[in-house]
Amino acid sequence: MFARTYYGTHPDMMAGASNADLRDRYLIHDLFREGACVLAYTHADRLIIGGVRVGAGPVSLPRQQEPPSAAGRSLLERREMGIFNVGAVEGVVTVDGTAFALAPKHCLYVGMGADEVVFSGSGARFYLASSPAHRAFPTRRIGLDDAAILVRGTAEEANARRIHQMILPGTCDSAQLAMGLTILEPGSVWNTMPPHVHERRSEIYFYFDLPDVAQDRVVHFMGQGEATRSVVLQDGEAVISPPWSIHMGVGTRAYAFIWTMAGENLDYSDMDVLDLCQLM
Ligand SMILES: O=C[C@H](O)[C@@H](O)CC(=O)C(=O)O
Repeated sequence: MFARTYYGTHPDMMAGASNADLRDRYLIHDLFREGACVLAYTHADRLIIGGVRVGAGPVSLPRQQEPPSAAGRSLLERREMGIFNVGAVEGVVTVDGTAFALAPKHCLYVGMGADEVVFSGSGARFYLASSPAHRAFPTRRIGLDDAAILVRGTAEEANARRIHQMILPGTCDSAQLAMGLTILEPGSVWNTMPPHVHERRSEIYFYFDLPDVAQDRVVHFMGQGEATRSVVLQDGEAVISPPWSIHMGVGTRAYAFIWTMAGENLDYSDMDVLDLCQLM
């Protein structure tokens, strides 16, 4: 059912970890296979991350397979999900018979208890993130225009960007899932500068919209502030940030990324910002 399971890690495990170890533990790749819904399971606040590339026909969200008591039931029986159109063409997500057309970069929140989720639209690409939920909130579409927007950074610092808060209190209610989309201005390349940690939530960054998918890269920084490490990502890849890890990146050119958080609270401002002089 899951292409990969990612286990939790201790900060001490960063010491001596090779780049291959870091990629194995934190990098989520190969999410987009034509006609398939690829899912990865992480023990980071039990987030499920997925990708869908629609081919000739519609693609369904898989149903639970384990344990036997849950087999055949909806994956969202006790979960909620955010779905973003991360492709270039409009796509459609149908939830229990209701079709939601999603333009590129628009999002759908799917509440706990939804039974059938079907993706359609030839060539459409969707990014999915799901966390456990304790309560059903209404399924709804959130356009980029519906988001609360934080304008951050400057061109001089090469980090001018717009943070679109899409699944967060005030824009869309959820049980614990928080998601948004940050778009860098042309010429700006640094995100989440200065970086922060939030002990009470895990976070996953998914990078996309790199201008040249063959050549452009994002160098993503992780680890504790005093012992930073880096992972190089391509377009369409995601990286897990444990609650003890910073998460910031620099691209070879401007790009966009989707941030997903889950954990103890939905307070976006619950973060400890590091001074750049603390980074080592
Ligand atoms: O916890 C918040 C997340 O890391 C992002 O919203 C930060 C971000 O998009 C940015 O500053 O560029």
